Amino acid sequence: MLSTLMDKIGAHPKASSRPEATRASPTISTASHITADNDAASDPQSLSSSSTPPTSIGDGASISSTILKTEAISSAPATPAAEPRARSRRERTSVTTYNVKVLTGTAVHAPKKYCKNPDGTPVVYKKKERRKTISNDMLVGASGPANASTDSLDENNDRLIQDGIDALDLQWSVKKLSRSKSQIGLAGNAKKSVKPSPLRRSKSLYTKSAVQKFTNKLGAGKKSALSSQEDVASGATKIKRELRKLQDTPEFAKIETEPIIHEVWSNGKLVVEERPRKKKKTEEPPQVEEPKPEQKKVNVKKEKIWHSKGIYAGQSGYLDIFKNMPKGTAHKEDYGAAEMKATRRSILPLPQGAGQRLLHLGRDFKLPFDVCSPLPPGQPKPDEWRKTSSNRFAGDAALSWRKVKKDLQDISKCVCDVEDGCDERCQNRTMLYECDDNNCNVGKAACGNRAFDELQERRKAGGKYRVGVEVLKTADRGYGVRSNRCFEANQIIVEYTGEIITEEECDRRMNHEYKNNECYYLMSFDQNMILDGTKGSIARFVNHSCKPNCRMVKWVVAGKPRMALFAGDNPIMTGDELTYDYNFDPFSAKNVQTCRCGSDNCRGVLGPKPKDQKPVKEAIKDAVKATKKYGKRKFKEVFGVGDTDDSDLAPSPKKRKIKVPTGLKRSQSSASMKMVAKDAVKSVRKSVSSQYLNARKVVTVKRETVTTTKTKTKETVKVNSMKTYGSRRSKVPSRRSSMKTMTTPGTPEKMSSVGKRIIKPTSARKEYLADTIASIGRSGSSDTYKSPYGPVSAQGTPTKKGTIRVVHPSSLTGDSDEEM
Ligand SMILES: C[S@@+](CC[C@H](N)C(=O)[O-])C[C@H]1O[C@@H](n2cnc3c(N)ncnc32)[C@H](O)[C@@H]1O
Repeated sequence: MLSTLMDKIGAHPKASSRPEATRASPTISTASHITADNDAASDPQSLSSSSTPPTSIGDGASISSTILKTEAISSAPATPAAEPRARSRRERTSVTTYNVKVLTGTAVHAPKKYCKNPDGTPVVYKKKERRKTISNDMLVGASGPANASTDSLDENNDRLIQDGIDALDLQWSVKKLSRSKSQIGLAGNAKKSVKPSPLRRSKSLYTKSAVQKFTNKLGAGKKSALSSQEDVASGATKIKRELRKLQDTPEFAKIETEPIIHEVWSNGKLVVEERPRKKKKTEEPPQVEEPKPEQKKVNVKKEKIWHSKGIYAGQSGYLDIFKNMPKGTAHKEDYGAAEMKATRRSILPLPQGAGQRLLHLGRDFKLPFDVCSPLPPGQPKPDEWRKTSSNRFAGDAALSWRKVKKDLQDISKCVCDVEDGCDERCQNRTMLYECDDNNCNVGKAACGNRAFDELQERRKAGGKYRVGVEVLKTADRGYGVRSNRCFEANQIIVEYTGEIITEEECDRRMNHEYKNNECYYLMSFDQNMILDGTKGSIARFVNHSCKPNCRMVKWVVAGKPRMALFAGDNPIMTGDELTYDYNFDPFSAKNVQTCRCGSDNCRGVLGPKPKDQKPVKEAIKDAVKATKKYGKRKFKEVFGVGDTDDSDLAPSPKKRKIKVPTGLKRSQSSASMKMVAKDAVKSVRKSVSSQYLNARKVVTVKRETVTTTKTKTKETVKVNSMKTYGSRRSKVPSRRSSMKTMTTPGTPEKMSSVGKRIIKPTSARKEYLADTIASIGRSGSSDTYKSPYGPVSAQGTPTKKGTIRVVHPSSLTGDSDEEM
């Protein structure tokens, strides 16, 4: 029988080999299972020969259904099967995709041309007739009349239904099952099957029990969802799927999210409890949100990174010349498109761009640093001092001052040519007399010997650059003076003005007013007078240097001595500190002040080096020797000092050939050796005695200061030196002679007294000066030299160095503002 069936099935070999046909076979086999179950089960051969090997839960049914199908076909070959509403879908588990047509039973298992009737004739379909497939229901229905008893039929039905349900996988309807046409269709008449039958009733019962089973199976854990049998039967699958999605929702779990409001009745009234208000957001502690890093725009066009160094540097081809430009200096609108284009094309834009930018922007003009440069504002300033622009007599100095006769001044007149003017060869210049309208031969326009006049005009015009000097604070020497402009060599810079005081007055001030001072502004002046710059000009702040760039020179201007600071042999540059050699006379090596000028040839002290100072005996010897050697007259002639007799100072033609002694050359800058010969012996002798006194005093003072602190000792030592000096000086019977020795040789006093002005510029004088200048030029020394006509500088400019003196205090009183 199986072979027959197989033969019949094999009538459609292609169809059987197709999966559709394979899947269709179980539907056919459902009915055949009733008849062929045993056979099939007992005949494994038949199983093996089956077109679809049993692979799933319905394998048994499949086998039997195959048999049944063939039987059914054989029994009712021409009967088209009733509409297969419920089809077995056992294979669904193994099928990855769904075929709707197959599931709905509308699938054509094979092309029409292969569909043939059992007799081999091709199936002719009517117009709207669909190809029918055989369903389980049909077979189940058909199994009724074909088989024996009703009970067995029910059992079979029940089992089949159970199997069918298992296989149908939720897409199964009980209602439809109850109205299944297949049950009726199996009887051979579809219309008849509509009528209720005992079979139907029993079937529904069985169905119900089966459904109950199924419901229990499905509804495990979801009982609430599947409340009624009907619902389960109609939409079990849908509910299941939807519920799956809703499983996580509170509605599904029947969780009330709304707050429960308790109804409270009070006095027959419903008191509605207010819902708890939500806390205001402001009450919540402010959550500090971490600033999210700003995400860069992704759509920003990525720029190429260009080389910034090397030969390919700057080849981006674009230079933003307006970058970093100050606002308002340039506008892109001002800049032509062509230029912009050009900048874009530039390959190495830095030089071009930089030049372009510079041209476009311009630049402020700046003076060269060495032209004029004042100190920045806010500099430390010295304590206010009384400034005087001209010398004044103080005390009884005016009484002692000997005035130069006017007629004598007028007689002295330079012999310069108008063409050459008053140059270095001017007689007045060599004698440190300033030309004026009375003594100049060429007039103001051509005269070059009017330094003080020039200085006065500068000061009159005003302006800090015309004055050209300003006070600066030095690191270790107190205040100083610097230039804020340039000065030519030998140009007058600033006048040293102050009070002209007598020696007695100077002593008094030192003992009282200045006894605690560390800095002294006392300059040996003229006619044995002292120029006290404590009340004076800014020149008082000019410091000492062993390698100075200036000179302090005393000139006679309109018959009056005046001191001024002149530039040295080299020009002064802006910002240079102005210094000159003090020729400091400490009167004792023990009382010298340490020099901090910092020059390479610094002597270490403000005065001459102690080792350079000859012992007192030697100094006396030298002085006596010199006196003996040259004789009194010769000595006077050489130094131009001596008696006031004019004839004494009359230059002898021979004198010009006299060479200056080497010792004097060297010692010119030394205050101790500036003593005038005649007085020198006296003063040296007195110095000797005073030094001995001084030494004793120093010892005494030192003993006194031993117990003081270190710092105090330092101070004391410094002050001591002054005190000692003062004490020493106070014991000197007469300082007048000593003071005289400090007076610069060839001072106007002497010069005027010797009637130097009367001396006519002879050719011999000029020759002498020329020779002296030449010799100085050869020696290359910038030291000043003594000539019969006064000191001569390396340039031939006569110079008379003022001497800073340290004088001991003495009790003198009296002040006078009488102008000199
Ligand atoms: C005429 S005053 C010069 C101005 C002084 N620096 C001031 O601050 O007023 C002279 C004094 O300045 C000091 N001084 C000047 N030049 C110096 C130097 N090269 N080394 C050390 N002290 C100096 C000394 O104390 C000296 O007594």
